[in-house]
Amino acid sequence: MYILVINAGSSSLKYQLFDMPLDKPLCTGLIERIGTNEAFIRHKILTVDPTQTIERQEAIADHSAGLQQMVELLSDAEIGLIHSADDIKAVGHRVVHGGERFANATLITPAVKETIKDLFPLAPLHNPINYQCIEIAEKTFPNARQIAVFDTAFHQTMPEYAFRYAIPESLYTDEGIRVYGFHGTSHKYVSEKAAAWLGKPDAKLISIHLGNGCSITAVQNGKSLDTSMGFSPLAGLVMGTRSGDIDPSVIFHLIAKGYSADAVNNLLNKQSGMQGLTGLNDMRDIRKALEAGNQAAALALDIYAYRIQKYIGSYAAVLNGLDALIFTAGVGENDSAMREQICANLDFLAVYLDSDKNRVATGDVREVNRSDSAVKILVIPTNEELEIAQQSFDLLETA
Ligand SMILES: Nc1ncnc2c1ncn2[C@@H]1O[C@H](COP(=O)(O)OP(=O)(O)O)[C@@H](O)[C@H]1O
Ligand SMILES: CC(=O)OP(=O)(O)O
Ligand SMILES: [Mg+2]
Repeated sequence: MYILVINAGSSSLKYQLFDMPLDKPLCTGLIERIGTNEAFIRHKILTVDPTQTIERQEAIADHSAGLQQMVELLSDAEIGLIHSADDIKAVGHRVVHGGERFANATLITPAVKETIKDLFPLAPLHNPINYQCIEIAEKTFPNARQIAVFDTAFHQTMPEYAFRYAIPESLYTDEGIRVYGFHGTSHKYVSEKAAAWLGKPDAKLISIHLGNGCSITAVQNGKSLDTSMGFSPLAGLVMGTRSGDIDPSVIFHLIAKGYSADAVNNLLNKQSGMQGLTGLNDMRDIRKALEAGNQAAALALDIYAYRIQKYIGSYAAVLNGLDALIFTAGVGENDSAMREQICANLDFLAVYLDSDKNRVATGDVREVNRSDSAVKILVIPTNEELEIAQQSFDLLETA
């Protein structure tokens, strides 16, 4: 059975076509830097030997234009993998915010779509795009089942003392104001890989997802205990364009200065984080700026790493111990210098990184700690698409 998975992040669109239940990827696609003139599409067909890759750089205005390119490549007369839209039996969608309603993969109905829409204000960089992808997929693959897998689902196991804010209870009961947490599909996938690698199902893990959005999660016994993003994906770590943690009074101060609520929202979601500190949001560009001697880039990287270290210390306390740190997603998997900087100041936990191992990229699970490190340091490529395909297939089998 062919299942297509669409993973729209804030700066990228990833997709994979799987033959299930074989877990066999037939093609993978990545579109990056959407909305810029340097947008880039890489479509890899895995069914031919050697793997055939189509790469091109062209302006891709938005996620909808990106999906259009995907559909053309998938159904191309020469290199396409499907003959008709009906070859695809299900489309699995990453949906970032599912509120408190969804702890599992869910068949998309008009009511589910309404809930996704109601949550637009809480995930403004994501849910509108996820919704748009669902509508395009419904039109393009009208006979396929559409399934949502929510970033929030994995974090539904958090204890109440971790997910509640210290504000009047009615704001939770009436308004749903609480910590939801995001990137759950990725944290689940890599923490399961880590537990298997360690041969320890009850491992105490800190999963560090560093993409354009960044979050960190404390995991024990395969369950999320706490996570850095909150009511929305704005809280926690410093991100590509998001501030992460900030004193809420800054918002009141700016509003008193004449900013509108919308302007502050836009400022904190789209013009802050690395973008606000350096004028650049892509870590590869920030690294280039650093090499060119840019002081703002150096300071921004220090702030980024320092925030992560603070959370590691805090989650080591939450877990009351630590078996492994996991680095994943675009920055976590590829930026060895950032891993080195983060691990440099964690001697008190006996976390010792091996600089040589850290520089070797394999594209697979790897251990980059020294042999005398009490804590394993694992680099684990995330695969949100495979996790979504598996959960979608399981749902269809049981539905
Ligand atoms: N080789 C690399 N070195 C440093 N950063 C990288 C590298 N490759 C990708 N990245 C960074 O990863 C980030 C995107 O990560 P990704 O997980 O794809 O994001 P998202 O899913 O949030 O769109 C970008 O900031 C990009 O610069
Ligand atoms: C939730 C979130 O921030 O996702 P992404 O990192 O893909 O933008
Ligand atoms: Mg992502």
